[in-house]
Amino acid sequence: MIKINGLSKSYENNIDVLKDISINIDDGEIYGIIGHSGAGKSTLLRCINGLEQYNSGSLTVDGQEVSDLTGKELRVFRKNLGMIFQSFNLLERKTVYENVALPLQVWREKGNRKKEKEEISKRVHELLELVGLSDKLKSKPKELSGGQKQRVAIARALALNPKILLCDEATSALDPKTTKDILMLLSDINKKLGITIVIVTHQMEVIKEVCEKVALIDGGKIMAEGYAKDLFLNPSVPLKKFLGDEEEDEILPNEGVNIKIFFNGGVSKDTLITSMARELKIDFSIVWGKLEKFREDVLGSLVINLSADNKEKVENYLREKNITWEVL
Ligand SMILES: Nc1ncnc2c1ncn2[C@@H]1O[C@H](COP(=O)(O)OP(=O)(O)OP(=O)(O)O)[C@@H](O)[C@H]1O
Repeated sequence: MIKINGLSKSYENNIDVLKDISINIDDGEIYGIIGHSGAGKSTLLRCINGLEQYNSGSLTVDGQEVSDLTGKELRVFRKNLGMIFQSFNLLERKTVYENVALPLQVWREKGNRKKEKEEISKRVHELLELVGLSDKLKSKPKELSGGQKQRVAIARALALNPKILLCDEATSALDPKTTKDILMLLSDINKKLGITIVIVTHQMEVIKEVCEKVALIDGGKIMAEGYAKDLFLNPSVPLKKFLGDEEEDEILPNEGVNIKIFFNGGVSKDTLITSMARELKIDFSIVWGKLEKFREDVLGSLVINLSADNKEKVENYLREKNITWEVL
């Protein structure tokens, strides 16, 4: 488990890049950290893997305070953290096989060289099969597409069986289809190997696609945090700002009553709206709405405007159907 509590960090210029960050990332979770460029996401990721020191607060990984680790301890700790990047960071002069084998060679246990070679070969073949690149063993990175390069980087990051995989804008250089494929691969790896995955991104599609939990970071602070589904269903003001959504209250009619109905995927909006109108025999208009596909569900909310006399009827109806609503 990654536990971050009251963490702050500044670089030499003394400007706080991370301010009082507190989040917990559970084992086996896919956790997204989203924010605009310069928000502090990469810095936070580098604090997690011990590449950056923090000024105050605590950051523990499986109970170990990362800033206390030095020398060999820190190297062993990092072995348990795989990392992938936007720019793939492959060695251009080495083949796919050699790139994936590299961490295994660095960490090999000295002994019988022939056996060692066989073990490395077996592991590299396994890893390349996992990422779907068994046929590219001998290719050089320049002969691969962006998505294939990222697959190689993923195989290399998994070589030493890490418990955690850190992804820094890993899909930002890829087209939407390849992004989706890479995210599916990460999701698969998370399920098959039980690895905790932390994804830093500025792309909301990434969060929507695979993250169970998400933290929105802006100006070095956590502005929203929680289950991705809940945040999409009822986004807070900072998240709306990030998404570029308008504030619905600014465009709502002043007459009558405005009721916001939340759709959490359990009920179809069409069925609810039409059956409510039919069963209650009332008129209302839909004055605002935002519904989005979120994995298998459609999530979001609609605001209806109705006359004050019908408010109670509608509230009773929604209560009966177990629907969440809010009078604006
Ligand atoms: N080594 C450094 N020395 C001084 N300032 C730094 C250093 N690295 C990052 N910063 C500053 O810290 C802030 C956060 O940078 P960081 O790279 O963590 O943001 P980010 O959210 O990952 O953005 P991006 O997606 O553009 O990389 C920025 O203002 C950046 O200029």
